[in-house]
Amino acid sequence: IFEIRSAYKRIGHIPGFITTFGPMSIIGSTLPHTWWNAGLSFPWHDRDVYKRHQSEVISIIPLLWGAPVIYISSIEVAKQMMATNAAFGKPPEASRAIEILGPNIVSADGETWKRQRRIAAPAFNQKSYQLVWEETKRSFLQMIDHENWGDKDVVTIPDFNTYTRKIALFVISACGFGMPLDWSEPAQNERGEWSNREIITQVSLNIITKFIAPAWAYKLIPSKHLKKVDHAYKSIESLLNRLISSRGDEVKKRRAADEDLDDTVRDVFGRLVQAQLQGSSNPKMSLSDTEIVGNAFLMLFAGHETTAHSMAATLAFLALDTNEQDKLLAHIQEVVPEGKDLVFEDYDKLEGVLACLYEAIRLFPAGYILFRDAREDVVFTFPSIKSPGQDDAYHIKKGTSTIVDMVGLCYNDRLYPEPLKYMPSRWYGNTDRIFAFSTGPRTCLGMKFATTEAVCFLTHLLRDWRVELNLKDGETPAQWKEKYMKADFGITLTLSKVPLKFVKRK
Ligand code: HEM
Repeated sequence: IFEIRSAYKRIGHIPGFITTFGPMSIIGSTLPHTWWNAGLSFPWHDRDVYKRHQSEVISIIPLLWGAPVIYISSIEVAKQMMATNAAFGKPPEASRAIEILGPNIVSADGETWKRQRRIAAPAFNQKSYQLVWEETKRSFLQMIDHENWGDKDVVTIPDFNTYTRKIALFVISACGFGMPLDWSEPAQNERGEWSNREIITQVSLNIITKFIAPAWAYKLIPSKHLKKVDHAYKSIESLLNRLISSRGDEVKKRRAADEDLDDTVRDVFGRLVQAQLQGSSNPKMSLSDTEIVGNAFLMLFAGHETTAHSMAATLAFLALDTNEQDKLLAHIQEVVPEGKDLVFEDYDKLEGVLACLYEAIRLFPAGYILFRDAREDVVFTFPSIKSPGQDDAYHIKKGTSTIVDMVGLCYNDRLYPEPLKYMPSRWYGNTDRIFAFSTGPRTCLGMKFATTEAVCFLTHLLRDWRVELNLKDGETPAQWKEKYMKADFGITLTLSKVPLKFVKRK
């Protein structure tokens, strides 16, 4: 009781609840959400948690393990935290899961972050988005060709995530790393060696195991799964090192030929390698060996998992809501009438496709928690639930752990009326106001990369194919929705399986 009282005092008596393990602690986050353990997914399962405590900012006090933490679903507070010069920083322990292969732009803070962002940001520009568009189109056509969709009127897929993952991986591999992949390449060759695609797929599927399992477990526990994970991570390290050395040779050659590298090296990976080679000659623009591997891994992971699941979620919602799909088709046909080729310049006109994507990302926000620690005493001011029309103000002490809860925020009915409803129209004329990619100076660097890829893929697919639910015998759409539209909480928030059917349009 003493512990709880002092925790409440430290946290400024912010309303909230007590649980056994902190939602972010290893035990609390691994165990499922139950009445005695909040778990990572409590905002998903307990949608009324903020209303019940009459506050868009709540506290969680763990009884047995973990530190007290403040969860935030208020857009005003989230913006205050993410603003320039905000008094909040990233806690190093929170980013460990994505630092498996080394420190990177997402995990870094302060001057280290500024340096890394300065190096990587110029790689995200109109030219690279055009490349993303072209690569997405190439991958889409490869999918249609190699999976023989052209010969079929109906294509049934048990889990469309496997397809969107492949598309997203192809795009990041070609546009981020200058390493185009081939759809028909098998996962393993005749000698049993994994293809690059298989290595990256296994790495991203097993990131949680890699984070949780200690190094000794791989040597002492005779588990096939651990062996596979170990092999995947050793292979990715060696793949990245090989890539670094081959791109390094290329950059050196260009330097020797006196080429202006700032202008010619435009892909993310090329820029990272160039910064590594710069070494100490320009400390403001250089990266260490571990930073380059860490960032390369981060780009592969962030640039592929998030976008893949968002595209699959959009298709799932459109399969569930045939009216929305019909409206979207009419919009696509208006922008790109039959016979007209779809080109990058159409992106800005395809607002309706972007709105469908944004609404799916709102309902399944891939980046679902933003960790920040208060670096000084601050005051949070936000509209009160208890006294409508007035503000609540909480004093937050330096050192307090806070989390912007993207699920809480994206399902906040003050911002999004009827929050459970898939309603793309809320984004019409409003597409610059999405928060699911964060905001402020640390906003997602790959946002336009992701939206260009998704708009290109979804438009090409939906123009020619009608998406429907892949129902089992006797299964109703409501049962399908109940079974599959559930979130998995890992490093990112995803849908575990998306069984879909595609019917060729006449
Ligand atoms: C639907 C797709 C995506 C979503 C929803 C998403 C979401 C987010 C969010 C919420 C953050 C902020 C994390 C934080 O502050 O803790 C973030 C940061 C970041 N994202 Fe994305 N992302 C997506 C796609 C991508 C892609 C395709 C790339 C790269 C090709 C990328 C690269 C990054 C990077 C480098 C950061 C760190 C920015 C910084 O701290 O300066 N993301 N993303």
